[in-house]
Amino acid sequence: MTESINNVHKDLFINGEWINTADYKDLINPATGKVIAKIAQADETQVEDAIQAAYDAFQPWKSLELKDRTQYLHNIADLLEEHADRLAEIMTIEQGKSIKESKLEVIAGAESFRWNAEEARRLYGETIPAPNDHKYEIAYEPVGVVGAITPWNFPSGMITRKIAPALAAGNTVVLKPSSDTPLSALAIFELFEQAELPKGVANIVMGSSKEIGEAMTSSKLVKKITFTGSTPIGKALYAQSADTLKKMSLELGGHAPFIINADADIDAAVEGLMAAKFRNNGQVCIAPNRIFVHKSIKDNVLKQLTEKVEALKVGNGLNEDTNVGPLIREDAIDKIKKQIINATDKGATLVTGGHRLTGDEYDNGFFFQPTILDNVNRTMDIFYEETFGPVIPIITFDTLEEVIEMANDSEFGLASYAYAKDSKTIQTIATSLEYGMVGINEVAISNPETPFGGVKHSGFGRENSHLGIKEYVTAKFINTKFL
Ligand SMILES: NC(=O)C1=CN([C@@H]2O[C@H](COP(=O)(O)OP(=O)(O)OC[C@H]3O[C@@H](n4cnc5c(N)ncnc54)[C@H](OP(=O)(O)O)[C@@H]3O)[C@@H](O)[C@H]2O)C=CC1
Ligand SMILES: O=C(O)CCCC(=O)O
Repeated sequence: MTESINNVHKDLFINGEWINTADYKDLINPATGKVIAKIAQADETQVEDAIQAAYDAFQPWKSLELKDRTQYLHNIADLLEEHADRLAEIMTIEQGKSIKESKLEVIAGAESFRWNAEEARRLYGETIPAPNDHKYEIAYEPVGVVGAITPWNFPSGMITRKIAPALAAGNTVVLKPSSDTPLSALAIFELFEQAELPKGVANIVMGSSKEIGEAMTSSKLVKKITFTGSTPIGKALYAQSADTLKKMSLELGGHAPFIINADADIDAAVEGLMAAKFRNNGQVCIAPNRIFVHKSIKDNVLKQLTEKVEALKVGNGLNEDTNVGPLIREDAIDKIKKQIINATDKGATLVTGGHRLTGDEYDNGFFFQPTILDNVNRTMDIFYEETFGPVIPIITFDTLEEVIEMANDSEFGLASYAYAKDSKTIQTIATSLEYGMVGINEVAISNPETPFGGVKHSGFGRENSHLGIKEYVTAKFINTKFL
């Protein structure tokens, strides 16, 4: 075990104190299958304590002068950058992604703290035309205690993009990180402590996700739930929150179409596809999952793609030359194998990959070959089910109408991508795709400045951007009559 893992706290952080628990749960390194730490599991009272601490901290935090509140966020950003190497190593060991990607994620988190600190100073209210003896105003106010539940695929990024706008807008937070990747979250909380964030402003609890989710959704003190994860759990949390009528943001599953039109710049399209598909080994909600290629260019695209996919180096993310790390768990391998078998049974062609990687080099980790499937169609599960792994399914098309109809044939509506040159074609694609985000000749669609989120069963609410911080405030109308 490395020093970075040994040294990070494994306990709950409630009201500014590290709190131990009666129960500790094993944490596995997906690159080796070995236990790397034992993580505290909160009991019911401890979860209630965390909510109460956030509630008690809310009024003082909200009332801080803005420049003082946002200074904490700037200080946290500085600390994230200063400790980026350590945080990246922790992330790679518990999650598996390459160390380069981990470092970029930590740096992006620092950027998120900075951007939201700045944006909080621009949460301007509004004045509405009113009769002479009245003033109509809108004031944006923080919602209160925020319950945040985050996934394992971006163990740091999903936390920073929720906590930064929540705190910037004057809210306090209780975080429940994924039980697969709590150490990255705990390492961030150590930096909160180092930044002397006032007690109770940010609290973290690990433990039974069902129990913590129920405690958060049923609590009268928690005013908002922000969740990133699978669609079924997002729906369950939505239903559970009905009784207390919480404000919610749900960033759920995706099944992004990636259209390569006949007039596309093929080199750029293949490069974009490789970057977006193999980021975090395909375990990304905005990963391209259905690749629609015009039949006139299919052979050319497939040739270039196969060469690049076969050149990917799969291995432990800590090795500098690794492009693709392990999958998160054994069941992730099972899900991908099932999709591949279902597709090939129904006529898809396995172009490359398709198997688990085993042997000494792979050290009992959850490694899988980068895979291309050709001749995929709508009879196959992979056409409709989120993949979350390194599989590229190729579907050919003939006309623009046909590909738009197929691309929209999904319950999901998060990210979509298209490569084309003709401006009318681009306009038609951009306006017809039923997705929250459309990348045209570009796959970088996630920035602090731009809105991130979906439609349909991919959820609602936006993260990042001026819209993201608005998810953490309520609009209060003030009608003043001058007597
Ligand atoms: N949109 C996205 O970015 C993501 C999509 N997914 C999709 O979901 C699939 C399954 O991944 P998985 O990790 O199981 O995703 P989950 O939705 O199960 O987990 C996401 C978060 O929700 C928590 N959670 C799980 N069950 C509950 C519950 N009943 N109440 C409250 N919180 C809960 C998890 O906690 P704990 O880990 O402790 O169980 C974790 O913190 C993936 O294969 C992928 O298709 C997954 C992750 C992210
Ligand atoms: O997979 C997700 O849950 C979010 C993707 C994050 C990003 O692209 O910034």
